[in-house]
Amino acid sequence: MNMTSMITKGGLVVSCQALQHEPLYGSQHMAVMAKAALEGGAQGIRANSPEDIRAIRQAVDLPIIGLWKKDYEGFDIYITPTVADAVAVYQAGANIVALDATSRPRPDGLELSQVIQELKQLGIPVMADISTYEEGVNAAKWGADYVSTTLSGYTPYSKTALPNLDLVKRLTQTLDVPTVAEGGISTPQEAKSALDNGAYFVVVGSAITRPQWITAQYFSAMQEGS
Ligand SMILES: CC(=O)N[C@H](C=O)[C@@H](O)[C@H](O)[C@H](O)COP(=O)(O)O
Repeated sequence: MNMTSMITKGGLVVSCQALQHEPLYGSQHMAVMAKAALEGGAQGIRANSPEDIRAIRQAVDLPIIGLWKKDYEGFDIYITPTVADAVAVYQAGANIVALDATSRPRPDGLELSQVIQELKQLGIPVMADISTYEEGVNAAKWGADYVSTTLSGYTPYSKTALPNLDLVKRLTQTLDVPTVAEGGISTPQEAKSALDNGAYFVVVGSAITRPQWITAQYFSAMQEGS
């Protein structure tokens, strides 16, 4: 990894993602979201799909954590499910490729250890999106460059309140590779608290880049007791 592709310790990464069913779907919207994040002080962008990554790469000079949400029939994993998907994300301009690092079956029939090994051989930096402490330990052992708590609360066996800063803390106390706090961080105070719990950097998505979600938070708070 060269220096310009690295994300500063203590930094904020803004996840700029909108799926097809969301109002802001479209690479042009994600590119301007990334520009806004840069203006606000983001040190990196997390983005979904080769198309969005290409548009964001044109718009901002920041490291990009790329992924590709794809559904394969018969498989539960959806974050960059195959090695081929990871290579496509990297070729689109991502500096780091994020992928599902649970031990659930993968469409290309590979084990996670093999996936990480293949990507490392290709020189592709890997962020392991994990849901449990054990998954984090395994991903680090198999060579992931970063371990991120992205999937905590999103696998059937990891139901928990978010953000899961206890998991961040536990991982940082054990792992040699940087632990990233991601998932359900909804306030600046929670992001700061993630750093205080040892996170190397913090990824925030919905609370910054999903206006429909932000609006719903206001709406539901205003309904309480009325
Ligand atoms: C679970 C899953 O699919 N997470 C995705 C991973 O890329 C994104 O939808 C999230 O927005 C991202 O992880 C940031 O989290 P939050 O939006 O909670 O700040």
